[in-house]
Amino acid sequence: MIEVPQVVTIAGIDSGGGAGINADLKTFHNQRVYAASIVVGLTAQNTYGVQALLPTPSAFLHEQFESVDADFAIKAVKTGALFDAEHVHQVVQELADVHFGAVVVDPVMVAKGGAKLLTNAAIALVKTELLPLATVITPNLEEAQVLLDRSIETEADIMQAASALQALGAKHVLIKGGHAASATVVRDYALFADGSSAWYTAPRIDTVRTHGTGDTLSAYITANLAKGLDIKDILPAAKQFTYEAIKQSINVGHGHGPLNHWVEG
Ligand SMILES: Nc1ncnc2c1ncn2[C@@H]1O[C@H](COP(=O)(O)OP(=O)(O)O)[C@@H](O)[C@H]1O
Ligand SMILES: Cc1ncc(COP(=O)(O)OP(=O)(O)O)c(N)n1
Repeated sequence: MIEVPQVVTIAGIDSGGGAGINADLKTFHNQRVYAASIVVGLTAQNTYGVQALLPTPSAFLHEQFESVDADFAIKAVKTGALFDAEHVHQVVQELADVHFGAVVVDPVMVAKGGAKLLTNAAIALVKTELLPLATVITPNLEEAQVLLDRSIETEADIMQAASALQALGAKHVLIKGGHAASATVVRDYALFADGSSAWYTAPRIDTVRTHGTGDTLSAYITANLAKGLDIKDILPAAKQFTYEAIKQSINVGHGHGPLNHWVEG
């Protein structure tokens, strides 16, 4: 029998297939890890945007945690869209009762089309309850601004924001720069637990086909933490994988198209 690292994603389903659990599973498959999924909610969604949301009833969310924990040797977990305060709080409590290994927190707040995937009340709980559990937190610029309640404009602001997120309890911090103003490059910044840091720079691809970029990046990180790789080796590879998945675009959907998860990892 072949031994495979096992992971779980705790997030929402995207009926359009481009983001959330759908993007996670494609990335996990690409990275040759076995993935379970705990569904926090459903979205009626396509590449134009989110048409409807249906959070999972709390008792059923609990059943999924029990089912996954009873059977699989989970080595890393990723959280994505958690919808509201009740679900954030429950996920935090459930995580305390299981042994899912490294925790990658992608604090998803708003979908590319503009729909809110996290209520304001839930944001406070992500900050105070979920963030301290994070082995790695991967906010984009807007999410970092909201979590810290400050504006982030310059690279000095980004570096200070990463320190502030670390002070709130995250072990490693990756602030993604996809939403920054530069038309030529995209720069992500990492601050590691040992205090060292790194910038990851790539040319900006001129495209709207970026549905699920954050999910893909954080799922790649989760998969490789489960394999036991070092975070400092994982992040540049995660960035490169996401870059190629955007660049080698596929002709699917009419809005913010999905990524190509067949690219070589
Ligand atoms: N147009 C782009 N060209 C190249 N890389 C991009 C582009 N947009 C996003 N990325 C990369 O995709 C990843 C996700 O970034 P970002 O868009 O900031 O997060 P999110 O998808 O969570 O909003 C980052 O590594 C970022 O550098
Ligand atoms: C169910 C679900 N989860 C997450 C998202 C966010 O995806 P997207 O809007 O493309 O943003 P990133 O994945 O790039 O952060 C979603 N739309 N739906």
